[in-house]
Amino acid sequence: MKKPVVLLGLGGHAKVLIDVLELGNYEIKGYAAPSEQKSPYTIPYLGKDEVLGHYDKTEFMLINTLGSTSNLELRKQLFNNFKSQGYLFATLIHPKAYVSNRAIIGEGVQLMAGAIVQPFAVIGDNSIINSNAVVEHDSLISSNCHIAPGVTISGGVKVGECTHIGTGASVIQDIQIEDNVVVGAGAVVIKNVSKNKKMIGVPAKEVKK
Ligand SMILES: CC(=O)SCCNC(=O)CCNC(=O)[C@H](O)C(C)(C)COP(=O)(O)OP(=O)(O)OC[C@H]1O[C@@H](n2cnc3c(N)ncnc32)[C@H](O)[C@@H]1OP(=O)(O)O
Repeated sequence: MKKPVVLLGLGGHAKVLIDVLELGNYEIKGYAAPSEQKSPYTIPYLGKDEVLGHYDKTEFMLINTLGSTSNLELRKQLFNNFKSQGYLFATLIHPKAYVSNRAIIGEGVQLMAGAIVQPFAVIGDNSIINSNAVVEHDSLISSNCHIAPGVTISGGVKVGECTHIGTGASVIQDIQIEDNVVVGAGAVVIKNVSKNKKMIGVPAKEVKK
């Protein structure tokens, strides 16, 4: 039996996650957020994050619904904060994602429709592999990353923590991208990237943050 889930937030990324949850027949108990959200759903608002302390944490799993367009710090903080209190995050895989049996998928990872994760790839905790993104063989996506829709990560690539690879970007084989990097939408990364850089264009070049 799957445990029911509680959503942390109810923004745009939550909408896509709710589809995955419904396809997986999860019961959604409600959502926690700083305030009640206007939404097209009838999912109950439970209260601010602290309200979860009133429930037995072994009886449900959490879903981190914070997406990102570049900065992953909040998503990471939310995950680490609840993990340090002993909560479990559900790992969600859309039924139309493909994941090799030889890939390793961490806790709280979200693989959206059309995502492909090939053999010996590793996806770290709390990372998103968004719609139609490809992570090729032997690649590492570290924790708290967002691989946005339509991205191609070629074989043997290493991506550091808290890195955002923007919509439709490509990374050629065997590249190393360090922590806290932002790769702009549509960029093509052909050289290693050191930490905290923002890269745009074809081929990708650094722009100051
Ligand atoms: C389901 C979902 O929706 S998931 C969300 C997915 N979204 C993404 O992945 C978005 C990724 N983000 C981007 O591509 C952003 O444009 C960033 C992070 C690269 C830059 O954002 P900002 O720092 O706010 O830069 P800003 O918009 O001010 O642009 C600065 C300059 O860079 C240019 N620029 C910005 N993004 C890009 C890009 N992807 N490629 C080429 N040039 C770009 C701008 O045209 C501007 O040029 P100018 O100074 O000559 O006018």
